[in-house]
Amino acid sequence: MSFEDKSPEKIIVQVAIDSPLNQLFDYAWHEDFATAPQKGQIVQVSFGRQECIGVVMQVLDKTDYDLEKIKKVQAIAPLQPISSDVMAMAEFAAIYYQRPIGEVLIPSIPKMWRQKNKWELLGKEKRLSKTSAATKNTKAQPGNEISLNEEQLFIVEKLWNQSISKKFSCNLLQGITGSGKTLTYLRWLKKILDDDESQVMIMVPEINLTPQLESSVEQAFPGKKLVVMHSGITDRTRADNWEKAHSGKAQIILGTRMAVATSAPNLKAIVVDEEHDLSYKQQEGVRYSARDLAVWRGKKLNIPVVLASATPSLETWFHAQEKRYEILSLKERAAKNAKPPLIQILDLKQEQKAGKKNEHGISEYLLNELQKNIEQGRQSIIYINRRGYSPVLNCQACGWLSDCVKCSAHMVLHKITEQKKNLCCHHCGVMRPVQKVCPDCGNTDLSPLGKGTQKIEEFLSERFPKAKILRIDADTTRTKGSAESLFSEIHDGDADIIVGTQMIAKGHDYQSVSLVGVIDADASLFSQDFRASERLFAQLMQVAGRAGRSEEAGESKVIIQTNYPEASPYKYLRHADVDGFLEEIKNERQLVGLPPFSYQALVHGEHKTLVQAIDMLKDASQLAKSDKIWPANAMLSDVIPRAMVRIAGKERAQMLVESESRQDLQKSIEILQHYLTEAHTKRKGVGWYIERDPISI
Ligand SMILES: Nc1ncnc2c1ncn2[C@@H]1O[C@H](COP(=O)(O)OP(=O)(O)OP(=O)(O)O)[C@@H](O)[C@H]1O
Ligand SMILES: [Zn+2]
Repeated sequence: MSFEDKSPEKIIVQVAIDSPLNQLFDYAWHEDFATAPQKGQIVQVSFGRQECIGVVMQVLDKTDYDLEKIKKVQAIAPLQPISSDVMAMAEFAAIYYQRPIGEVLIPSIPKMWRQKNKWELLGKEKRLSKTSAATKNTKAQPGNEISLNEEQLFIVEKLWNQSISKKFSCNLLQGITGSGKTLTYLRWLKKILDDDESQVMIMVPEINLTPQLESSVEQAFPGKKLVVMHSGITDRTRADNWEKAHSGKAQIILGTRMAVATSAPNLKAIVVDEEHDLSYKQQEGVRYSARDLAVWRGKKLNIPVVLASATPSLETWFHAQEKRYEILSLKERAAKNAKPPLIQILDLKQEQKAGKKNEHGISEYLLNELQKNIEQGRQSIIYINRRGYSPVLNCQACGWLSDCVKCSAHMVLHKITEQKKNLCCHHCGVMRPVQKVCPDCGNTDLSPLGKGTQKIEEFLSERFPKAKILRIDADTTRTKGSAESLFSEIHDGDADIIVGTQMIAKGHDYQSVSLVGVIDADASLFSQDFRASERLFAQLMQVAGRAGRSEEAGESKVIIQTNYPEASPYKYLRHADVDGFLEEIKNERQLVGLPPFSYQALVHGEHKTLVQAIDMLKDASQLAKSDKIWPANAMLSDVIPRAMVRIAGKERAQMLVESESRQDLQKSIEILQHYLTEAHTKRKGVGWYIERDPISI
């Protein structure tokens, strides 16, 4: 059908709109438009009493609705249609994650492109302010030409051959910490970008925490245009950056999970760095895994995809073992004379028996090692994955605990100034000043139980008064630029001891850290979640990997304190044996049929009262299971309260759907979706959603 020989009023477009209704909406193409409609075009339409933007999904020449009454498309955005691979990916994700296509597609378009009154403004070139970090013309730093080692060269060659063959392949780039994975993939991408038309995408977990990476990416591609896509940039910058990727003007797209849906017409490679990182999973709205979608997109485009990690997720590692992914390994530290640390598992029970002291949970041995390291002018890390001063406040007289009224959690004690302390709930964000007396018994002797980063920082400052101590956690990095400046202090050598949460572990290339102490990791050994030990192992391997990364760091040591030295994550950590650990948990999961040997989805329900939430899921569950087409292969668990029942005043229930067959799981969640919608009409106040491939149960 060509635009010229058809009366324009008869052209109907089906448009996706960001609405909970799971359908497309018909509109007539306006006779005044100079061009014919195309799939992927962003348009303005009126919807109910509002005007909003939508994306053209289909062009038809008829509609089931009354042609006279059908509304016309009001305007077309001054943009090319969204690239066809992104359109296909959105359609796939809508089915896979069971969400309306509009809810998947529209939020992936930057906010300002979703506002018609901004289109004209966006078309104009913006005067660049120094800090706007929009498109950058990257420039090389003199003297930063490092020669790759043999392992790295071999991998670049292999990846380049994949690029030439123009076929899809998924690679697991599994290199020990500090083995130079980044430089390896950057060199491969550089070869691809010799062709000026080509575009590449690099995804990282949290860009604000890795300003270092942004600059090394910039320096790696002199003269190329780089755009960043993450939540820390302004709406305007995001809209401009997206447009530059979408129009092909930018060659490098560097971003967090949201980058995966960036339209890019000439995409030739995708890298997902630290692929095991949980932040690739979106935890609200469409609960997608950006890593999984990246692989899907690579397959659709017939291009190579690289998933890089020192501690791959079991899923990815298993695909590689089964030869569905190619394994590319780096076994040596890359920097000259850099040696991996000696890892010691320190048995606290033995220490106690031997009469060794322990202050605020830090063993005498670790304190002595800290002392020595400071004397040698080297940096140390103390890792404790809990922020705040103390996880809970307690009344010694009656046992009262500082619980949040809206959540099933304790309120955490935070030190605001020397005199002032607050209680804060890390789940709902409620904050209040600490009370002077126990609300239950009036006792004035309230004391903090346990320790967080603030308390450890306080103790270490007293213990090592001359040492410069930095704390890095969500509290000290909240304001813009603060993470960046804290990390530069470390890199400039302005810190002796760094106290921090998992934030300090992520991919940082510290040059002179030679001691890492882990002081309170045991708690997650007892989690109900079957992925807890995998997560703990990865976290500790990653934080251990920050030591001994250069010649400057010298001989380095990691000390992990525990009461359970025989627990399996510690057993394998001792020898930094990633494959051994993954092999063991693979066998465990195979035995009981957990992922990756089965596929899962969680159905969540939430309401002011738990009973309502449970009943609604039960209703849907019964109807679904008794449906003739329910797959025999799909198991639906009982409805149970979530491990953390209350958050922000809502009580939460869940049921798990599981199947060995991906198709059967898909079928069962489609059936559930149907009956949940039905059950919801009876219990309107209950919120519910289906989460595919949940990362915590
Ligand atoms: N061929 C090389 N020669 C010398 N130094 C190198 C080489 N390749 C990489 N390096 C350096 O080694 C250090 C570690 O590299 P990089 O940060 O890429 O490691 P990584 O594998 O990503 O580690 P991690 O998984 O711990 O984040 C960097 O300082 C990098 O500049
Ligand atoms: Zn709360």
